Amino acid sequence: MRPPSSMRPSTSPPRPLSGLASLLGAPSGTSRAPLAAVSGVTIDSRQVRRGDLYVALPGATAHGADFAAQALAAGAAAILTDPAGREAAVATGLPVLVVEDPRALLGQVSAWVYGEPVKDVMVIGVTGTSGKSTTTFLLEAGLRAAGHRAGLIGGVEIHAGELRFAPKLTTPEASDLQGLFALMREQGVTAAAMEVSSHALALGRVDSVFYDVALFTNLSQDHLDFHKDLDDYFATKARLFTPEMSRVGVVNVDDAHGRELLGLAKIPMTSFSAQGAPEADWRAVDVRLGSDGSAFRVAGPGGVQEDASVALPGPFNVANAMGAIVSLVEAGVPLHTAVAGVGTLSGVPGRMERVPGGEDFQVIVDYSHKPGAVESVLRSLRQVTAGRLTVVLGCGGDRDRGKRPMMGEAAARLADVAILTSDNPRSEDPLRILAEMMDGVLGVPEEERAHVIIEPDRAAAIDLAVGRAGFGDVVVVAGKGHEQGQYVAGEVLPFDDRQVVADAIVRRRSRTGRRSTYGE
Ligand SMILES: CC(=O)N[C@H]1[C@@H](OP(=O)(O)OP(=O)(O)OC[C@H]2O[C@@H](n3ccc(=O)[nH]c3=O)[C@H](O)[C@@H]2O)O[C@H](CO)[C@@H](O)[C@@H]1O[C@H](C)C(=O)N[C@@H](C)C(=O)N[C@H](CCC(=O)O)C(=O)O
Repeated sequence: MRPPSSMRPSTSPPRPLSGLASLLGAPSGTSRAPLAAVSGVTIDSRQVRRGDLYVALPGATAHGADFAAQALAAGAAAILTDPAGREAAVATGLPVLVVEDPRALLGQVSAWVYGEPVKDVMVIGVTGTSGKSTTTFLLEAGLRAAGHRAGLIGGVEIHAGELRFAPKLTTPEASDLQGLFALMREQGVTAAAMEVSSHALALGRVDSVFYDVALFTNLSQDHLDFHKDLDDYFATKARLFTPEMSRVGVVNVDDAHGRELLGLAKIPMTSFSAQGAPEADWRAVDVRLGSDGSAFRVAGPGGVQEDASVALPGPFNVANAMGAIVSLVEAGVPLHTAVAGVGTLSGVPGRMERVPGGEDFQVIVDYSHKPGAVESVLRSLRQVTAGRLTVVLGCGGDRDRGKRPMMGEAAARLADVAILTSDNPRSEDPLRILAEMMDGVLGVPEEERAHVIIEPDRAAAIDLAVGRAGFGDVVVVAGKGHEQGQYVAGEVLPFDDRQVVADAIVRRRSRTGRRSTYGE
C-alpha cells in the first residue's frame, strides 16, 4: 500500500499564477506573483513537491506559515496564505498571494490547479454515521461490474484503478482530494465511490466536488466533540443534499434522520428500506439472514423485482447493499448488473473481518466505535452465536465523551462477557475513560448485565478473550478494525487487532496443546 503523499498525478501541466490571482479576485501579493506557475497544491510542507503551490493555513496547533521555509527548501513555487501568515511567507522570497480565508478557497484553488479533474470522473458520495466504508466497497464492486474503471476514497483504503493507498483521513483535505481525482483521471478511472465525512462537509474539503449521486445511510451519536449537538451534526450532513453539491440523493428511510432528510433535501430523492417499509421507493423483501451473508429480493418502482445477495453478515449489511444497489441504479447502472456486482464483494478489511485460526470459536474484528454501531454488531452476532458472545471494547480519548457510558451500556446489555479496554486513549488517562464507560455498565440491572472485566492493556484484553473462548463462542474485538496503531500520549504505537488476535490464538494453542476447547 502506498503512502497518501504519493496520491497525485506523476506530472501535471504548470498553471500560471496570474490565472489564480484573477480567480481569487486580485488578492494582495508580492510583485513576483504573476511570473510564477504552479503544477500541484499541498497544505503540508512535508509533502511539497517541486513546482507546488504551498497553502499555509492556520490550524489548531500551528500556522502553516511557520513551515514556509521548509516548503521553500522542498521546491514550492508560490505560497497562498492569510494575513497572519503573510510575513513568514514573504520572508521566503517566493511569490505570495494573501486572502482572508484560504481554507474556504482550497477546493476551488486545487480544482483549478489540477484542471477540474472531477469533471472526468463520475462520483457517488456516501455520508452517514455507520456503513460508509462498506457501502463504498459495495459501490466499487457494482461500478466494476458495470464496466467502469473504478476508484474508491475512504478511511479503509483508497483505490485509483489498480493503485492502492493507505488513507490519513476518511475524506482527504481538499488539496489532496483534487490531486487524487487528477491521479484517477491519469489512471483512466471513470467512476468513483467516496466516503463524505461530516468533518469534510464542515471544513470545505469536498468543495468543488460534484456528486452524481449522494447517499445517506443513517445517523447516530458521534463526533460531538466537533459538532455542537446531534442537530448540528445532521444539518452538516444534509448539506450534501443540495443542488450545489449533488444531482440526486438516495436515503435510508428505516432511519429517523433519513426520513427527516427526505422532507428537507433540495434535490430529487429516492428512498429505500431494508426492512420492507411500504412507503419506500425500493425495498428489501424476503430477507434471509445467514452467518456469512444474506439473501433478499429487491422490489422497486413499477413492480420491478430482482433476487439479490450480500456476502457480508448482519442486517445492517442488507441496508448497506440496498443503499449501494439503489445508488448504482440512480447512476445509470442496470439493476441486474448492480445486484450482481454488489454480490461479488466478499469482505472489507476490518469490517466484521473473521480472523482465521481453524478454532471451534470465531473471532471477529470490527471497526464499530460508536454506540449505535456496537449495538447493531452485537445484536446481529447474537443471532449467529451458539455459545457465549464476548466483546472487547474501549473508547477513544480526546473525543466525544458522551459516547463512553452509552458504549459501556451497550456492551453490558448485549454481550455475555464484556472486556473493557483501551482504544486510542491519546492524551487521556485510560482508567478515567474506563470509569466513564462503567457509568453506563452500572445502569444495566445486575441480573441482565454481562460479566464485565476491566483490562486497560488492549493486547492483554484480547488475549484474555481468546483464552477464555469455548466451543461455539463468538468474540468480537470492536473499535479499531483496519487501523494499524494505538494513539497513546502523543505517540502512535503499532497495533493491529487482527495480528494481535492471530498471535493470541497461537499462544492459546501452545498453552492448551490442542485446537478445540470443546468440553472445557
Ligand atoms: C479537526 C481537523 O480536521 N483537523 C485537521 C487539520 O488540523 P489543524 O488545522 O489543527 O492543523 P495543525 O496541526 O494545527 O497544522 C496547521 C497547518 O500546518 C501544516 N503543517 C503542520 C506541520 C508541518 O510540519 N508542516 C505543515 O505544513 C498542516 O498541514 C496544517 O495545514 O488539518 C490537518 C492537516 O490536514 C489534519 O490532519 C487534521 O485532522 C486531524 C488529524 C483529525 O484527526 N481529523 C479528524 C477529526 C477528521 O477529520 N475526521 C473525519 C471523520 C472521520 C470519520 O467519521 O470517519 C475524517 O474525514 O477523517
